[in-house]
Amino acid sequence: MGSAFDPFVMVTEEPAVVNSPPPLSNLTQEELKKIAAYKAVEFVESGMVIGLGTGSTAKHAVARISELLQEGKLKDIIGIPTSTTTHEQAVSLGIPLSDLDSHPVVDLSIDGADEVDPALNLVKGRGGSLLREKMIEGASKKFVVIVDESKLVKYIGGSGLAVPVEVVPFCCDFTRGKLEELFREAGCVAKLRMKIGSNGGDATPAVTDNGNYVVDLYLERDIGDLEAASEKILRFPGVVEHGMFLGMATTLIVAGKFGVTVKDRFG
Ligand SMILES: O=C[C@H](O)[C@H](O)[C@H](O)COP(=O)(O)O
Repeated sequence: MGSAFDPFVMVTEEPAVVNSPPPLSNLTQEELKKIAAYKAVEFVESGMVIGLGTGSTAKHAVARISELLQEGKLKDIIGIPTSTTTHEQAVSLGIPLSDLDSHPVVDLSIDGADEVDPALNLVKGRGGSLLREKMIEGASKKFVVIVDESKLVKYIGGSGLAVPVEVVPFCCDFTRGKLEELFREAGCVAKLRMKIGSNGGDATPAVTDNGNYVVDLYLERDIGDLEAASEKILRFPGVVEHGMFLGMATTLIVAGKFGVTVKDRFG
């Protein structure tokens, strides 16, 4: 990390002098993720129940919440982790934890995303977590999404990377085929996500926190009506949940070379 890095830096407009380099242009993607995460934690208040997201961006928010608790700047926070990985991180940092059974209403969730479209629809789950995230973020009064600018897309699937779907292991190739067929017009290729075997062993299906598998949909073209696509995916009995988070994000924080922007879906 460069010495000039300040995670609190806030620049919301392009520089006045056109020939100057953008203010955050020297920062790495990791530093941009941290800036977005720190900005999101400014929404956290003492006494809140907080959904703790998963991934390389959300981990910075979890660490920052812990720091503020230790400094006494936040008090009485209860974290609801969205994955076993985040659970482990939060436990190691001493953040008090609970779950949706005990705290069915979450004040605020903070999480990263793999893609964000202009309407603040998301793709999530490329890191293997999506079901617990969707349950917890869906139960949240406010859901702040934190990304670096590389995650912005014109349409869902537009990065050319996976739109994940969590499926039950039983006859997963049948379900994979059905999903591929569903989006054939969009040039869909559906692949069962595999995990490289340790010590050179054979690859095996990647298993989620919930004991399920993941089918990744690769789309050549825009699938159009996302709500209709969501309904069709969920209609297959072998599908547990998909990684399109539609209409759920209330706030988007993007860190990019020109600074940090905060976009509110309702404002
Ligand atoms: O499965 C992973 C989660 O949905 C993550 O929130 C998402 O993949 C974004 O992760 P990252 O911040 O590491 O890009």
